[in-house]
Amino acid sequence: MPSTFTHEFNTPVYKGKSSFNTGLFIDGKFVDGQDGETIDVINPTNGKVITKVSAGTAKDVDIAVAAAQKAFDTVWGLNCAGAVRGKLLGKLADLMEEHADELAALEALDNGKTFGWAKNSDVVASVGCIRYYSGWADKHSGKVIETDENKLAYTRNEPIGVVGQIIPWNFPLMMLSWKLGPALATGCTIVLKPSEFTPLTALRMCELIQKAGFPPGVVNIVNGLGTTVGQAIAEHPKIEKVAFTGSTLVGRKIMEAAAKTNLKKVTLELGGKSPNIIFNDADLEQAVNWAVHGIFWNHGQACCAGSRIFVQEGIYQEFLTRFTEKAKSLKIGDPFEPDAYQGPQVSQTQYDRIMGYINSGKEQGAKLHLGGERHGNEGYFIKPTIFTDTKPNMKIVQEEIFGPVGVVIKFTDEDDIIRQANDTVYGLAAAVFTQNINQAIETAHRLHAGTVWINCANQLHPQIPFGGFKQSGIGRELGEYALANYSNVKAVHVNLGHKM
Ligand SMILES: NC(=O)C1=CN([C@@H]2O[C@H](COP(=O)(O)OP(=O)(O)OC[C@H]3O[C@@H](n4cnc5c(N)ncnc54)[C@H](O)[C@@H]3O)[C@@H](O)[C@H]2O)C=CC1
Ligand code: BAL
Repeated sequence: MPSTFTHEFNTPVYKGKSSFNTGLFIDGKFVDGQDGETIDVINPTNGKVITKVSAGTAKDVDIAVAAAQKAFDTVWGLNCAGAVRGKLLGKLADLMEEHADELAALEALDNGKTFGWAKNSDVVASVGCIRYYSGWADKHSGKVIETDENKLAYTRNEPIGVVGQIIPWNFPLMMLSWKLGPALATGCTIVLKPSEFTPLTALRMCELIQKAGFPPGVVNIVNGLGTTVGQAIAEHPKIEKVAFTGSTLVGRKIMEAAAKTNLKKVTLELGGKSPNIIFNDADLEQAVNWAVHGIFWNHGQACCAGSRIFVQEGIYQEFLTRFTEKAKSLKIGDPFEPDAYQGPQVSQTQYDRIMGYINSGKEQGAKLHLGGERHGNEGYFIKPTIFTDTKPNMKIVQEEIFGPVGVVIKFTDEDDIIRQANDTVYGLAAAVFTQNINQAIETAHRLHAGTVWINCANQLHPQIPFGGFKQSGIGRELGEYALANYSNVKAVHVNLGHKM
């Protein structure tokens, strides 16, 4: 019998109890994994074990896929009207909203992000995403295509079938919502693997999914390791599509597994090294505020983080002074402290990885301008860190650090910044700060990035597609675009009079 996790939150910002099952959620029920394995869930604020959750294996993925296939063939997919799917998604959004504080508290406990950000950003965005796709469920229509008077031709968007989804730990609830929303709206059934570092909100969501009334087998959540459950999803011959968010390294493995097995469709949302470009004529105060948000939001654990901050030479020194002051003022602390801006990094592994990058920056000759060290004596806290005097080939300039570490680099003019900004294997996002609209738009169009923010940064809306150029990924999530990831287009030709 899988266990129940019960936690009493008695914090300055949230008091309340959370209690839910920690098993694998397959065919509408919580079950133990076939091998009875568990994973320790660690609190990144102090490094202690919060609880254990069931860990699946390839055998559990097989069982989950069978349940998802049965649901697809009987109660979901083409057997369930879009309006009904939309109503269930709407109910789920309402339930998430009702449990917003609890979901935010679990996210803060498990991931280390602050309760305030979890509640006002992650949960709000997650509810918004599910609600947005509830509206799409009965509107993703095909079209009639004119050819000649002897033919009626039309397309249908049919759900792909059973889909696999593998999500990371940086926005556990939000990534879950980005994945569930479009797949459920289009009528697919799901086998989803949360990150082994942050399984708690996904488990809490299972009960909300049950309560909303989704039929058993429509959503199956199989916790476990990437190398077992993740790999089994990527290789599974009955999974028709896999959507992955995570490292570029694993993204390659997913594509390889898909290519070697059933050529399942693949969408990938991977790494980034986003340029944040500040021209001489920018509103400096706003540019500083957004640049801080760009790199330090979510402790730098965002694929779209503005980690390369390019400042035009005329305002470089003034920007650096103000940016440093603002970064210094960010309050680091326990995620449940009311005024904490930044909590711990998610895990010891990530802490070590980030400190490794900080050391490489120093070793390769960059100037450590701010931070670069641990905060406090326990947990995985790293102070906001700024490097200057970098060279283009340094690891801290080229590679995704995924922590609170920014590099500030000077540029001369538009051609110089376009060359520097596009000098990366990634192409996820970019931000441009200027009060000259022509400059802003021209720069935006010359950047190789899936998203360009003008006079803002890290803005994500369920209506607006998100995804990468180059090695930042394949396909788009969010918006109408994401529906295509989960649909097969069928063209139907009706002969109205052609004779053979
Ligand atoms: N694009 C994004 O939003 C994210 C990017 N990253 C990047 O990846 C770096 C490493 O973080 P990790 O947690 O190690 O990322 P990761 O790519 O290993 O983990 C993401 C997900 O993939 C799963 N996974 C791992 N190996 C797998 C495999 N062989 N087959 C299928 N699934 C597998 C994991 O269990 C997790 O659910 C970070 O420092 C950051 O640079 C990490 C998380 C999110
Ligand atoms: N992976 C989606 C959002 C982000 O990490 O920035």
